[in-house]
Amino acid sequence: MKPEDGTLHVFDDAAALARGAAEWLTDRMRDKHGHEARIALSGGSTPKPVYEALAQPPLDSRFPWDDVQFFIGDERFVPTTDPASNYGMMLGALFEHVPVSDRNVHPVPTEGVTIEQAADAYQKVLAAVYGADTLDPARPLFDVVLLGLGDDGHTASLLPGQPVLGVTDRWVAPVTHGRTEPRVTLTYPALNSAAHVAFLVSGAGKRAILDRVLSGGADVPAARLRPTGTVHWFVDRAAAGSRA
Ligand SMILES: O=C1O[C@H](COP(=O)(O)O)[C@@H](O)[C@H](O)[C@H]1O
Repeated sequence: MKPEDGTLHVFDDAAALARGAAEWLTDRMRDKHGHEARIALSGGSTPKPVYEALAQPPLDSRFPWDDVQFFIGDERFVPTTDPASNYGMMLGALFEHVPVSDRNVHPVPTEGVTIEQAADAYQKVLAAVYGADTLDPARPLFDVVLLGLGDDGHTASLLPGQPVLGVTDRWVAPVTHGRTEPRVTLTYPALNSAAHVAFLVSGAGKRAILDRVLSGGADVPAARLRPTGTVHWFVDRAAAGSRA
């Protein structure tokens, strides 16, 4: 990813970032004018306030809930009730509070299946909603991909040093060699096929890695994305540092 290709949006603090990113996301969905949209949501802690902002006035009534299909960019392979579950976080922050149909929300299966079966099943759901099992360069898989940035440079569950970084023949893959719990993640081909990719980065703890990625000097998973569409960085002043 070439840093100069991205647009930097700097906000005073994490709360302002959340409101700004939620408004931007709502506008991108309304741009579709009633045509179905597909979003990949980020897990982790940073997007939670964004989801909470979407679930509150005025965005809860502006967001076109019926027109959007929601996918999870990466999931820890734990039950939804586990505090580490990304979907569990999204339920509590967003989906339990808004008028979205269950038909529009696609969690990664994490119970009663092996992790390989979960990844295969999720790929099939994505392909069914996309309407094809190969990517059409003229028609992105996602309208928006939301992503976080780990302090080690990971994004989604593209973790440094993992075999998943080399996967190019599938959209969804298991991640089983890391120091964390096993995970299921969208791969580079899936994340890159997006009209818009938006990174959400907040807090002073992210300043160093954000600076390395934006200056083009970091060979970390987030920096190896090659999105087909636009790239946006939603950051707060604490993370932006001297870029604010
Ligand atoms: O493990 C994960 O971490 C990254 C970054 O999360 P954050 O808590 O630092 O915002 C996140 O993007 C990813 O979805 C998540 O599974």
